[in-house]
Amino acid sequence: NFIYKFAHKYRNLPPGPLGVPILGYLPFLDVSNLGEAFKNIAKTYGDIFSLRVGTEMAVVLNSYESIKAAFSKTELCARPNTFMFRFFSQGENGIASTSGEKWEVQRKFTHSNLKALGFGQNKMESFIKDEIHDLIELLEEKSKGGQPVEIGYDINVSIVNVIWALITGERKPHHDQKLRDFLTSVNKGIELASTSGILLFMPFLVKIFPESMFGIDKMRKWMKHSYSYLQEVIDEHKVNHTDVSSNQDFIDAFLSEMKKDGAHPSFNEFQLLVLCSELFGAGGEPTSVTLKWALRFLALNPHVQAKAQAEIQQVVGNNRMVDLEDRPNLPYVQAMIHEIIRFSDIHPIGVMHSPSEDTELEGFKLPKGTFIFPNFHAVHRDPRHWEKPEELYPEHWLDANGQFVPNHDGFIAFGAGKRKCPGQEVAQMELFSFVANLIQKFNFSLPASDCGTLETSMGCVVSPKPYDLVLEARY
Ligand code: HEM
Repeated sequence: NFIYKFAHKYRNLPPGPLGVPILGYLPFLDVSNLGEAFKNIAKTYGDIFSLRVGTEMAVVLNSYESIKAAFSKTELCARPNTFMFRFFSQGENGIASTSGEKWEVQRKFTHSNLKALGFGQNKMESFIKDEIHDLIELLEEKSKGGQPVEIGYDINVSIVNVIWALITGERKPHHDQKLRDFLTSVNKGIELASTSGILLFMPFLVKIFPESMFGIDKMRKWMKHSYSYLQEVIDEHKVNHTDVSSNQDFIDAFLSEMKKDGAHPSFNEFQLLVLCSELFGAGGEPTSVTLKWALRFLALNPHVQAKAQAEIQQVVGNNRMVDLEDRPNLPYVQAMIHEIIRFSDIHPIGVMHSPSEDTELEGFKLPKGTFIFPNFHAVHRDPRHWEKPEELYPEHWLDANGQFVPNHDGFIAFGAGKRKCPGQEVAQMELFSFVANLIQKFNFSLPASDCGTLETSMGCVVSPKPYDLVLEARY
């Protein structure tokens, strides 16, 4: 009976390699580079294949078309019900790990408010510009004397501070101890999360071994720390936010929604706490890591850097900062930012989805609960979409007249369909402002001791190994 049920459930799965009992195909996978490992398997089994990883059945989508087709279906936009997803969403809170009605309601609210706060008010741009101004001053000071400097941490503080401003309505000075403590707790949580990845594929281990073996006790501690800090800020907003018609920031907007007659029950304080914490993790880390890649790529590709600087010089000059309004007049800079996002490949296997019910995709069956991995790495390096997939080539994004073409088949960095990143506009706005203004002010290069490899550090997102930069002020 068990064999019959098993065979029925997995009948008509996409083809794929066989593994061994308990571990499935896991021992044969290069887990440090799953995007590339999956891309190679796709050469044998096709763009949609299945394999067992540990005790879990997974389906990997390796083409732009299959990912778009899959994620346009609501049934394929749920998250799997795993220990780690439940852990991070504190049950079923926030949006990044939740599914169903609550996810839809909260996601819609988050997306529209991020957009409104990001674009609807000039305040957001002025926050970003103040942040860049302070960062430039700090870097000028740090790089005096021409010594190579490590600027990863400063970038991290700046980006988190912009998200801090979006959520809380105020910007903190870089040296603010509370901001630094908060950042430490967020970063520690992210760092530990990546060490517990094995639980995804072998969830039974957590029932056999103590939690401390997977760093869960420490993660709990750091999460508690960042929650208590955020709770303080929410409490201040509760006291000060009396006018529900004027929302200055994300917390205000959420508190106003909570007070509305007939508000969805998911608008409660604990949801707000988890959601804010998620926005720091899901928003801060990928954006600051992309910025770290950006400066490394530009140092390695001085011709791209020089071309973007020349465009900025011609359109903006050096008497004022580059504004978001300059975007239409800076096609090469825009193309370069998009190309940096494609090439940095920070989420090589995307973020996992799972069918909420048995679903069909291109003639294959995807059983409820299966892990679905969208292989962004394969798509971003797919010669069917990119003329020079292995190079940083901003021309991918320019038409024959040198005009920027924002939509490019094969660009999937923010996902696709109903679960697409709700922070895409904010991220693109930040990356444009930071990169354009930094290269307006400095030339970036690598010290002679750096041999220019693209070594990565594994984490929740793939970041460059910490590196030093040589900064030369341009004026
Ligand atoms: C370069 C920067 C960024 C990249 C590459 C990126 C990429 C992604 C990707 C690939 C996903 C998963 C989509 C899916 O499940 O199919 C995602 C989800 C998400 N991102 Fe971003 N993101 C970035 C910046 C941001 C920012 C700035 C914010 C917020 C301020 C943000 C908030 C979120 C949230 C809340 C989710 C979960 C959405 C859901 O599950 O419905 N992200 N992002």
